[in-house]
Amino acid sequence: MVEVRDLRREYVVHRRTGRFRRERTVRAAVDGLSFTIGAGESVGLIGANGAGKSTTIKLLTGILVPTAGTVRTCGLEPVRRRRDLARRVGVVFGQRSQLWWDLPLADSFRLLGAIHRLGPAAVTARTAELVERLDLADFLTTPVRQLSLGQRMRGEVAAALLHSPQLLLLDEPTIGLDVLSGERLRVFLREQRTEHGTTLLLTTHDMHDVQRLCERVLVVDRGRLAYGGDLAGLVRRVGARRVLVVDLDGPAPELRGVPGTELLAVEAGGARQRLALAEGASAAQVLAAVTARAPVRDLAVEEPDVEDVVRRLYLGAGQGGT
Ligand SMILES: Nc1ncnc2c1ncn2[C@@H]1O[C@H](COP(=O)(O)OP(=O)(O)OP(=O)(O)O)[C@@H](O)[C@H]1O
Repeated sequence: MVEVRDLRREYVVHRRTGRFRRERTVRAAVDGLSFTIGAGESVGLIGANGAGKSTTIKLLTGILVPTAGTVRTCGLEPVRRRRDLARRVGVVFGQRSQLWWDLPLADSFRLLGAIHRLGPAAVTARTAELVERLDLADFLTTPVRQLSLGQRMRGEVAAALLHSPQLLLLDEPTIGLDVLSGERLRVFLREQRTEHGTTLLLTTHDMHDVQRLCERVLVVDRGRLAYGGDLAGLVRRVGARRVLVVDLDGPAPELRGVPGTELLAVEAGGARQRLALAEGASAAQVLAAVTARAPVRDLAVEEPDVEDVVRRLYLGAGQGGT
């Protein structure tokens, strides 16, 4: 579905170095990237800010021209076959809307149906399915600019899927969404994949996206592939730890030395403390040990954060792994 070989994309940056002087520098945002994604797979492209994820997605869709290397998306060369590719691929950019700002979603869907030459009956049937599954009925006739972020994102995803593409590319699909909206979108995307066999490739900084949606992750570091494999393997490699956030009844002594944990942070005078859980640590035993020391009001377990996982991966990479 996606084949990338030795892909490179440079940007030319001009910097003022004096009153009349400008320095021209060439920077590679994608620097020798190779990977393949099979039909029906669900893959997360992750990495720190500026690692080259969005540039990669743009190269896959033909928005950007590679400086070197090859890309095949759905068997096509994206830049030369952009129009054919548009029929097979759906794209969602979380930070940018692809909808007509002044039109309601219903009109956007009709226009997109015409662009994709779907035929009125097909547009009606597919719209009905997406409206039901993404719960769009309440705001289908509201202009897009009046929608909340969560409503708009559901609209964006519906628009990208209207023509039932084989491949859906999502750049930060859940950015800025509240917990519930993010989760609903993930459930929907999983269903799309199971029901229609849609291949998913998404960039994200959200560990929940990776955990719930991606069977494989590609970690990009400064335009290069730093890891390709499943999330469990990545977490094992970097030793990323879940974090137990404990809210106590009031300021309390530091919870140091609780077996199976490491104290990471003490906030609000000790009323909130963050403990990293060692791999294999029993949350129940840890909780019992914490409760024996101070009355617990509330607690939550946070999954490792993507940035943290990536940072630890680089630290590890410097010591001989990748
Ligand atoms: N149009 C551009 N001109 C010059 N440099 C650019 C341009 N677009 C991106 N870059 C640079 O290329 C590198 C990769 O950018 P890219 O947007 O692909 O990263 P990213 O992994 O998607 O980051 P983020 O997680 O912050 O979205 C960065 O150093 C960025 O500054």
